[in-house]
Amino acid sequence: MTNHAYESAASLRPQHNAPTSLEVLAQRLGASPATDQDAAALAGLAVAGASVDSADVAPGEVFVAVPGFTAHGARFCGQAVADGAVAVLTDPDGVSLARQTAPGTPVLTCPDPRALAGPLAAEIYHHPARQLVTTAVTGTNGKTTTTYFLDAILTAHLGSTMLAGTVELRVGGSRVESPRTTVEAPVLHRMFALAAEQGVGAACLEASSHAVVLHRLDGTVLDVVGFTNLQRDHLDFHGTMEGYLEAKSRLFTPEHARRGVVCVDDEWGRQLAASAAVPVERVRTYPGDAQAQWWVSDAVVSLTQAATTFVLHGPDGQELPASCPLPGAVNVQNAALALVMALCAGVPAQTAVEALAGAHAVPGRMQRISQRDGTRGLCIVDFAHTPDALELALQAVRPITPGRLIVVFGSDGDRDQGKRPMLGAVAARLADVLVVTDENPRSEDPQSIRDAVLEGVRSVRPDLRDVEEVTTWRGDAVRRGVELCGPQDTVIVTGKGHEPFLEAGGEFIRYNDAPVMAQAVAQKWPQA
Ligand SMILES: CC(=O)N[C@H]1[C@@H](OP(=O)(O)OP(=O)(O)OC[C@H]2O[C@@H](n3ccc(=O)[nH]c3=O)[C@H](O)[C@@H]2O)O[C@H](CO)[C@@H](O)[C@@H]1O[C@H](C)C(=O)N[C@@H](C)C(=O)N[C@H](CCC(=O)O)C(=O)O
Ligand SMILES: Nc1ncnc2c1ncn2[C@@H]1O[C@H](COP(=O)(O)OP(=O)(O)OP(=O)(O)O)[C@@H](O)[C@H]1O
Repeated sequence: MTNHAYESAASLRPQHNAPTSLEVLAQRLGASPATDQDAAALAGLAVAGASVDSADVAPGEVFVAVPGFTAHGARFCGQAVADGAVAVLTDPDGVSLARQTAPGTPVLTCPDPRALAGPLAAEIYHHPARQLVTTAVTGTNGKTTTTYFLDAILTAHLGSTMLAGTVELRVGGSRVESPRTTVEAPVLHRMFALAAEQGVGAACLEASSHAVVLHRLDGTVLDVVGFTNLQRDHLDFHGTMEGYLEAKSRLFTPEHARRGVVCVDDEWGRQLAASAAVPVERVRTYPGDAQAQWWVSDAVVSLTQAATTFVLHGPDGQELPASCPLPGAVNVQNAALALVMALCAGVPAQTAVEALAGAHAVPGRMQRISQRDGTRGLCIVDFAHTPDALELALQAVRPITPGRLIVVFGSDGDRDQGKRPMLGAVAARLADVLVVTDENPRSEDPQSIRDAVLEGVRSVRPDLRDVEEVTTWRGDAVRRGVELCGPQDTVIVTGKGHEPFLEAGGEFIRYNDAPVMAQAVAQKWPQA
């Protein structure tokens, strides 16, 4: 993993992993020694692990050097070998680089080492995923929330779980912050191995579309995969919405999954369900006439409590009254998907419903920092960072907001520029008071990002009434939002959710909205 600001997942390795002959594995997977000399050096060589990142290598492992978007991994063989790598697998272009940076290390080649990293790791760790009930959730929004709901259910059923997603990498009781939504295949397989070693029963993964395209999920067939929805995002990577859907669809093939559960609330879900190459259950959570075996009725968001209640109807006339701890129609979608995925994974309905009702809050997803209690307003941290997600998040909290709805938000740098004015327009349309700030400017000028957001705001609210811009620091904007919040108001800070860093000017600065908001709340209402 190249994002060194995050903790290393190095601790999430199995304690004992019987080494495997690399020569035998290479033959089985279609990789060859680069030269006769490499063939001789490989004879009898056993490996105990795999990594695609030189910063993440442990002694006795094979370093898979992939051609990257910015660098060739073979440039880093020297560091990998210094940290204990005993062999290198790379593409033909990487061979000479590997020779330069790690002379004397045996080198294997294959046309596409990224595609081989998953199957190779699965073999090296002895297919540990087969000992677990494995699940993965994909979709633009709701992956993290659904994964946490599913994790709560599978924990209730099987005792302990492994979870790998945007917020954290966790195996049983060990956890580290996650550098991205879906980590590289060798990291996943070694987590599976640790989970199997510890007798953990199930794995809940988030599957990003990048991960599918970049082979991070290769090397195992998951028991149940789920799809939430498809909304505008990541077009810089996928080009078009069709390309984006196609990437997600690849998860619903026998190479990756045994069966799927697809929310058919949007047209993309209906297309996916119709074209899936594995058996799928369809779930409809919004009113409509989409054909589905599972559907939701009686969804109610409580005005005072966090819980949302609904009834899930099944194909055999089942009626499951259920509740989940987060507000909004989007969370009915997430909860219903988690329930059906759990049932497909063999969890008894009653266990699933009870565990869902008691699921813990999901970090940075509609996370309530203060409840409305007569003195304090409702203060929430949320991760909505696409126009659709922002719209749904604001709609979710409107019914539980008797006063003004205040939104503190911005937009990302170095990512899909088109969404900036769209986010501004959504906020101006659906919130009463807007505080525009920075999200992760990355290498861009923060002012130009805020200007693009404000352009969208102006398209709906030309006089910029009740619109403030905070140019100093995101924390100041969060504090300003809380300052504006009366007992009947709601302030929702969107865009960064659980994220432990703010990326600006090439730096990862430790920052998280929740503690800043909690401190502002404590200062504003010290007696509450
Ligand atoms: C487009 C994309 O996903 N790129 C990922 C890809 O980058 P890359 O192939 O260009 O890697 P590179 O930097 O050129 O380096 C080439 C190789 O050398 C290795 N290397 C590099 C430097 C070093 O010191 N040592 C070393 O070994 C790298 O690990 C890599 O294997 O492989 C890298 C190594 O695994 C990733 O860090 C990088 O993710 C970047 C950071 C990223 O931002 N990815 C995002 C877009 C992403 O994956 N997002 C999805 C979706 C999130 C969502 O749904 O919102 C996710 O799953 O998180
Ligand atoms: N089913 C849903 N449909 C639309 N929006 C949702 C849904 N579930 C959650 N959201 C909104 O999207 C935000 C992100 O939710 P969540 O983290 O669960 O999704 P995600 O798919 O993991 O996102 P990411 O891949 O960007 O991490 C939430 O904070 C909420 O505002």
